[in-house]
Amino acid sequence: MIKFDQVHKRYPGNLEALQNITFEINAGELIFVTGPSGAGKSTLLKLITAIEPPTHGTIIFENQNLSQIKSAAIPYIRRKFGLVFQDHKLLYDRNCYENIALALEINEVSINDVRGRVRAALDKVGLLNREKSMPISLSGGEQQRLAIARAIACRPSILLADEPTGNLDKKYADEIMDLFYNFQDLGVTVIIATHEIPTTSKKHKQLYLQEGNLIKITDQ
Ligand SMILES: Nc1ncnc2c1ncn2[C@@H]1O[C@H](COP(=O)(O)OP(=O)(O)OP(=O)(O)O)[C@@H](O)[C@H]1O
Repeated sequence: MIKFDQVHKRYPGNLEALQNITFEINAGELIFVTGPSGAGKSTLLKLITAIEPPTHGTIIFENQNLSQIKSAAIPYIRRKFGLVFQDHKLLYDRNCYENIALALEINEVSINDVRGRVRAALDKVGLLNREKSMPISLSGGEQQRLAIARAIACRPSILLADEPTGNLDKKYADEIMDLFYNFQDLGVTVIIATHEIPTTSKKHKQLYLQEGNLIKITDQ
């Protein structure tokens, strides 16, 4: 589904954030991208989602070569990805319902389908009773659940999260991880960048990065 072949990423200023990265991810897998600060975890997610282009190497996503893709095609590729960030990136002047509805409208979901899809997504993350609430009135864990609902409402084939539990205490962090596991059980490919892998009995693959190098890939 995703294949990196000898991928390098150099940012302006000559910093090589990723060097010679080669790996494959299959549909439906649970992947943890780990490594210390500055290892290149976020950069890897940005390359997968075509937010950043690689400097060298080949990235294949669903048989398309992202390294050569025309910029007009990028929005269509991005729709396949659901993105969740540590700081949620919610719209704080819109309520929970509107946060998700707007994402669906941007993704050109038919207006007739928006209401049902927003409510289904809120239901899946346990926030159906908060649809009129403003995000600021939610706890940190609830805000992250809203961010996940927004990502999943767009029905991505891949859900990517960058340090999704970084600001949360353990109880909320465990709830968030359980949500990701639930979506993986439904067939969504889940890729999570994190300093620390949560304890889990779920089968997963780990990509361990250090100073821009892929040091090891383990299956557990
Ligand atoms: N837009 C950018 N321009 C220049 N350098 C960047 C940019 N983004 C990241 N870097 C650099 O690339 C390297 C890898 O950064 P990246 O954010 O991918 O690491 P990370 O493993 O996600 O780190 P953290 O765990 O601290 O978030 C770092 O040295 C960082 O300073």
